[in-house]
Amino acid sequence: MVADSKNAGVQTPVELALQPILSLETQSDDYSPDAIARDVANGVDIEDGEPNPFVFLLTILVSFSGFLFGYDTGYVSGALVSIGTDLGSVLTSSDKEFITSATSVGALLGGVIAGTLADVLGRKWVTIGANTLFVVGAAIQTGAHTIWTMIGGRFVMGWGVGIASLIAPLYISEMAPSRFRGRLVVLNVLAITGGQVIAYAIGAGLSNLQNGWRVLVGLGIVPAIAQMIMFIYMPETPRYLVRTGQIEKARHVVRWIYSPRNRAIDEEVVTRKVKLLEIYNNEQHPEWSGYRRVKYALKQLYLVPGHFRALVVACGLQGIQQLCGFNSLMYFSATIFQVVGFNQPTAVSLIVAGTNMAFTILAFLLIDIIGRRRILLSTVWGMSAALVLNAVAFHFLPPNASQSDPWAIIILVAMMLYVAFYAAGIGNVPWQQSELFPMQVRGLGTSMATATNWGGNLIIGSTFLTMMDRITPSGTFGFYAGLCLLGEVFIYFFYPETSYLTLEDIQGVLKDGFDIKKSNQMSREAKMKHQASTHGLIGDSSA
Ligand SMILES: O[C@H]1[C@H](O)[C@@H](O)[C@H](O)[C@@H](O)[C@H]1O
Repeated sequence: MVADSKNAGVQTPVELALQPILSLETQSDDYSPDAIARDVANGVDIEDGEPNPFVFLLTILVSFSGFLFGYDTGYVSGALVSIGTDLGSVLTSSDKEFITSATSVGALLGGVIAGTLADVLGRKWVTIGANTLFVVGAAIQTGAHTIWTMIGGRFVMGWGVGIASLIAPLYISEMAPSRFRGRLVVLNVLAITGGQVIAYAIGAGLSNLQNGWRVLVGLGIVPAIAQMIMFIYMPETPRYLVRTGQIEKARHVVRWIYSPRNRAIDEEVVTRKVKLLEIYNNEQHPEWSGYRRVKYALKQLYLVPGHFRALVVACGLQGIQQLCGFNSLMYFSATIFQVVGFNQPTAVSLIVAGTNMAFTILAFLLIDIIGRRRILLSTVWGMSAALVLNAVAFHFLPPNASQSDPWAIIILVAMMLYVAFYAAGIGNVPWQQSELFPMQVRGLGTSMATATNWGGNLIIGSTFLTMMDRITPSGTFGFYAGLCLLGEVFIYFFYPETSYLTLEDIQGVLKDGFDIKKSNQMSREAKMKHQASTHGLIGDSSA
């Protein structure tokens, strides 16, 4: 939400902390929809106050899902090169593609149902369900002695990954005060990349150990069980509670989230926030059956032009994130570096995962300063350039090259550049997807976008090694370079700047077209207003 315009100007930190209470002075005790809508339009919202540190704790606990997503998609790179004949025979390229893609297929299916499941069962129980799938899938793989058992375990785990990939950012964005939302969602991406780094590191450490890959896979059970236990004690999001008529519980969570540090929150503030959520939810027709509601939301998503544009943008960004080919490195970098001639391919591929994580931290720091659109426009072309360099280097790499060959070094550097550009932008921005959709179509819209992500992931994971064989590594990387360029064009024409915009602003921008110019201007104005009101403290008021 935008900053409180009535409090604009220089504020001391104490005044800032008191803001939830101060803004109350501007509110009447009129709780009619009109009065609340007026307050919202005037920027009066308790979300502008200082959030309780509890929100950050919640985000960290939820980000265990991101960690598991990263760990479970990350370990496959190391496992593939160390499985040897443990599954009965040496793995062929297509075995490797099957094992890798089984998770993507499961994730695609999990992503499709996750939004609706979350609306029906709640965010909390769906997260616990995803944890169960992580545990069962990992257990099956750890004990696998055939390729098909391994594929089955990866498939079950994939359902968990797909569900977790949607639910974590959704939970965070529904809990987080709006001006912190962007960065808190990036924290979850940081957990994904952290999970990948740790999976790579453990994979490298265990690569020479007999059956070490089983330990690598089995270790993923630990955080899943830890999160499952913690989640039993976690609250539901206020939005879900209000939606299911659990108003007292919703009040309780709102009290937790928005209480200024060490002080009780004013009950009037709580009432106003919960009323606001109720107003949004009134549009949901609570008497409708789940089926009727999903059908209605589907119609809305495709037939209301603004919602459909949001869908195009969300799916487009997720498509670019995957079709740019990044995960071919994530899954097969150890295999690639083996071909290139590196002696310790799992250790070298750790550099790729490390670069991904380091530049996600950079994105975390910059996303609200630079803006989502601008950060994408200034990085996606760089991915394309780095891929062209890769294609050229592969072309000149001699057969049976060693790791000291200059072309091998150039390949490593080009891959790091590519990963750096990826992580700073398209690796995380698409996960801000929920801010594009209004409440009524958010579950379904984010499900479609998440499914697009995993659909793209599946295409890349199941074709990469075959493409390397058929059209050579140079052809493969050249092809991805072309796709990245197309991605840059899509972003340029279709992705509006959403940083610092409220949900209503974003819908306003998408209502009549992909109004990039208007979004840039609104975002600039909102940022200036926000900076004025927080006296230089930079926060995120998006969504
Ligand atoms: O945002 C994440 C992150 O960039 C991961 O490193 C990648 O493996 C995932 O596919 C992506 O969704």
